[in-house]
Amino acid sequence: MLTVAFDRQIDPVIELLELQLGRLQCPQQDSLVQLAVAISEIPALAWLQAQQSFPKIHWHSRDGNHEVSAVGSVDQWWLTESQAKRGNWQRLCLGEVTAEWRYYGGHGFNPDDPSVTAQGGNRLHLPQWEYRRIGEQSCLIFNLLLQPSCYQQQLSQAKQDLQQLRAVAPLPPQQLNIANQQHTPNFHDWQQRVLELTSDEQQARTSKVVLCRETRLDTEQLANPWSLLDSWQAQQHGCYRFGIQVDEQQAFFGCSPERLFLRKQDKLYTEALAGTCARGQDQQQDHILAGQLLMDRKNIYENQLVADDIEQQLTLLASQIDIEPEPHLVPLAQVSHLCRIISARLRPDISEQALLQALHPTAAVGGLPRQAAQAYLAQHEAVNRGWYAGVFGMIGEQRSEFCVTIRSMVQQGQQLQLYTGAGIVAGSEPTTEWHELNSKLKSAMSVVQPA
Ligand SMILES: C=C(O[C@@H]1C=C(C(=O)O)C=C[C@H]1O)C(=O)O
Ligand SMILES: [Mg+2]
Repeated sequence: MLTVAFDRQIDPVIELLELQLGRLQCPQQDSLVQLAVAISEIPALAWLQAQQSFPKIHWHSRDGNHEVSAVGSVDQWWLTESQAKRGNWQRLCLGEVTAEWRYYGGHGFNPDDPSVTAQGGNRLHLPQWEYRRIGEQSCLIFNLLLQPSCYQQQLSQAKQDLQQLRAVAPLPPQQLNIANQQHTPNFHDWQQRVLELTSDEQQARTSKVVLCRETRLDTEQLANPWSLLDSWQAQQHGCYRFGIQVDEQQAFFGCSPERLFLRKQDKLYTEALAGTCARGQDQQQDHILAGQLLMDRKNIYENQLVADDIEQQLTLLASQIDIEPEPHLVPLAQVSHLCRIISARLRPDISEQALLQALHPTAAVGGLPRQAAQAYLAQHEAVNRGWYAGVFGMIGEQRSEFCVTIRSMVQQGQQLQLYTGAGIVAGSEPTTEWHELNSKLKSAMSVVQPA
């Protein structure tokens, strides 16, 4: 099979796709037609930025093996809808490459938050264009949903759409001036909430509630989300990278360390990621802080509650659950976390929707007991979380994976909203938890305002 060089030269790729389309004959039934060309690896974010239509979606798995930039949406899968109808179309693969179908996207903390629906979320998109890299193999895919009754019209539209492909262009450099910065809640209100949550009375109702803070930045320039994400990923190793842009003004993106789940057939991989300390200024201090975190009762308890919650949620769905007995350390650029790997063997016929419903929101971003913690947040939290602490990822034929959308920001024109949260449990102190928010915020701030 031929791999086509693809960078600034795209005519050969368009010609190949046109040839493939030329082979199409009117199908007898609704069909998903896939044109695909094996191409050389390209800078996925720079390619995405250069394309003309929306939504634009980016997804990069934590292990670095799956990278995707996707443009347009030929089908949308609302996450409340049943999975059964997917794949009911006839599949026609006209290229030499056959790639599994995949839908990309996610939902907000509240899976039917209308503000997230307006920002392209609460559903997954089957993209029109997809650049997909798995390991060292890259391909460009063009998806087309065809109904026999509108065949001619759809075919000529597809021919036009093929001309929309753009070559890779350099990402615009970012230099943002921040005119204004504001935290909600402020420290005073945060302190009140933490004291209330750690009181005996409230502890009897909720042993853990994850509170969040929104940091609003007004910028003097319009930020480019893909340029920001590109510099963000360069310093966050071992993180997911995700983003969705619905027009020139609105985007949501981030670099998250946290997996909601990876599913391969009946194997499920998830984790309890909770408990945090800042990275040290030098190696020695870093070593001391890490050692303290691994022994710290409050942080171990914070992590334990998440592991217990996930185990309980999985009991009905899994025939076997394995949980790492002791948390291990996950060092990131600005903070370290405690993590326990959880794996499970799923019972037959468990859908991705069932997994999303069971696992989200884990006690790493919601609280425990889940309902009581969510009710507390709905009543008392000062900001609408929107996309923050929701899920983002993909569902494919063979594999599906979602991260938890922490370490993320929303762009609304010249305003950026950065979100950070911290788990409040017995033993939490307002000042320490506020400092934890500040440490977590450094991840996003380092790209908005590089040192
Ligand atoms: C809620 C966030 O992070 C979560 C809370 C943590 C904690 O409180 O220790 C650690 C990791 C995440 O599970 C966030 O980064 O916004
Ligand atoms: Mg914490």
